[in-house]
Amino acid sequence: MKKTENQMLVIFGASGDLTARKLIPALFNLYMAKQLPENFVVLGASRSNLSDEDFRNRVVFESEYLKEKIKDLKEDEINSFANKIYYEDLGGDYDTDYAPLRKRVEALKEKHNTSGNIMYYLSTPPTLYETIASNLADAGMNTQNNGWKRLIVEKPFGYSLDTAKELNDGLHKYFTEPQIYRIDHYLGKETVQNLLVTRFSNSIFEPLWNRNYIDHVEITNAERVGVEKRGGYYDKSGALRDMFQNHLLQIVSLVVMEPPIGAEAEEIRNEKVKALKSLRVMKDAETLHENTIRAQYVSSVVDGKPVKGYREEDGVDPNSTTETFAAIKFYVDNWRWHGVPFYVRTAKRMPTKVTEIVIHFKQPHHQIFSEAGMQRDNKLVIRIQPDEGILIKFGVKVPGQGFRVERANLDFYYSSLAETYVMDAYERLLLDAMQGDATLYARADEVEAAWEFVDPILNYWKEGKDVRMYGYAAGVWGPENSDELFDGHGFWRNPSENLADDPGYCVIC
Ligand SMILES: NC(=O)C1=CN([C@@H]2O[C@H](COP(=O)(O)OP(=O)(O)OC[C@H]3O[C@@H](n4cnc5c(N)ncnc54)[C@H](OP(=O)(O)O)[C@@H]3O)[C@@H](O)[C@H]2O)C=CC1
Ligand SMILES: O=C1O[C@H](COP(=O)(O)O)[C@@H](O)[C@H](O)[C@H]1O
Repeated sequence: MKKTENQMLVIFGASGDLTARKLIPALFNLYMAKQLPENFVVLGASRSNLSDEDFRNRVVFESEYLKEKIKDLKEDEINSFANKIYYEDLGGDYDTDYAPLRKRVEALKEKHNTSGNIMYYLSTPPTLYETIASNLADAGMNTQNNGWKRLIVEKPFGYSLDTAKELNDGLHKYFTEPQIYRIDHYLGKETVQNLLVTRFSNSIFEPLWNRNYIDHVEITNAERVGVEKRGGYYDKSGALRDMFQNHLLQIVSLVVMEPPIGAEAEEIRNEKVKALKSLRVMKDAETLHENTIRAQYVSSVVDGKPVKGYREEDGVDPNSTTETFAAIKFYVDNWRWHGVPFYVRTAKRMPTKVTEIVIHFKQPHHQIFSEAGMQRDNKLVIRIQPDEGILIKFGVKVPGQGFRVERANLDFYYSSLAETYVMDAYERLLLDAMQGDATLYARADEVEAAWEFVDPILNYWKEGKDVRMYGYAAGVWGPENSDELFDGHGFWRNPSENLADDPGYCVIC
């Protein structure tokens, strides 16, 4: 087990949603699981005028996100967690002299004996990231002579390739790359990490994991919810920036990558970068037109209740051309994947919340059981969420005369490992950063490689001639034409809530 050294966590933007909803609950769980170091303090910092007590009330005692967790605890147990939490008012601006902040950090360090190890968490709008890093440097708070200094950065990592490079260059002026931890919460999901284990700790999958046996790869990320209260943010982002550039391309990189020589952070990250760089960038309008589909949800009725269309959501421009559905077909230019199409879609307001990877294997070259009627491809379904698990679909003989073939399932469910406590993604990632393990964090070149692929699609959608914005009713699997991407060579799997259900096209012949 890795050691977690004594340290302090300074959160910038601590008055915001992420701190209350994700960070403090993750720290609380780590505290309850006795995973926090003995000497540990959280210092929230932002422009809001709050006292330590106000902040503790907000993120602990009155927090809707901790309510259930603390309701049966003894008072001193809750207090001993809350007493680790402090707040520093930055005085109205993040671009200010951090000398008072430094003084507070020093005082807390003395009081709690946390050592000089400090993790800075940037949980503000990204426009402030460089400003904060620069002010930390001006106050001498990035120097590592009296303990390590790390910087956790929240997505989005840029808005385009150029802005991502600017952000990376801006942060590199004050922090070295090994000090920077770019968080992608999908990498914190157990099932995403299990992709590495499935591929590289078994000898039954890897020999088939290539163009000789795989026909195509399909990845779906769907949410039932719409943009909720984040219309203002989302309208400037859209599905491609919000989910595809980061979470989904991270998943793609784990599917595509070559076996790393070891499990160290750099060994894995080197292979992921190579994988992302091998995605074929779509350059001309015709290719972009044929291989990308965007759409927005329109007003409709779901379960008897009216649901607003995207353009009617709070904070969204009524003439918005921001996509809430994106489906992309692409190829990977390397020896392993030559000619294998990848189909990836992400959307809000789908029938169910699901993220899954489907590996479609090729049909046997020579069919000897010719009774027609069923798809004969084998499928490996890796369910990231919910009903997490792995499913293999294969053909079996129907008892009786002749050779009738039916599809059967071999399945594994994470829930069958119920005794093992599964950490929430933020818990796992925070603990990793506290221990200096960057394996599950995105490196600068990974982020830039992902943008290299995404940028031309965004530019085409913004400036291309006659680019269609399709509509889809909330509660359906996107616009009707989204199967056209498959060009007659299949269609999207219809993922239901349960992993094993395959209502899409499971036919018994
Ligand atoms: N919330 C989420 O689920 C997720 C968030 N993120 C990212 O994490 C970061 C934080 O998210 P979240 O907490 O939701 O963000 P918020 O919008 O809640 O902002 C966090 C804090 O930053 C300060 N702030 C907000 N806007 C401005 C501004 N224009 N100028 C200066 N300060 C400002 C505010 O604090 P004060 O005014 O007190 O200084 C606010 O409480 C963002 O980069 C977001 O993209 C990423 C994934 C998910
Ligand atoms: O990063 C984001 O992720 C969430 C979906 O995360 P999940 O863990 O619930 O799958 C998404 O709703 C949000 O728009 C996006 O910013």
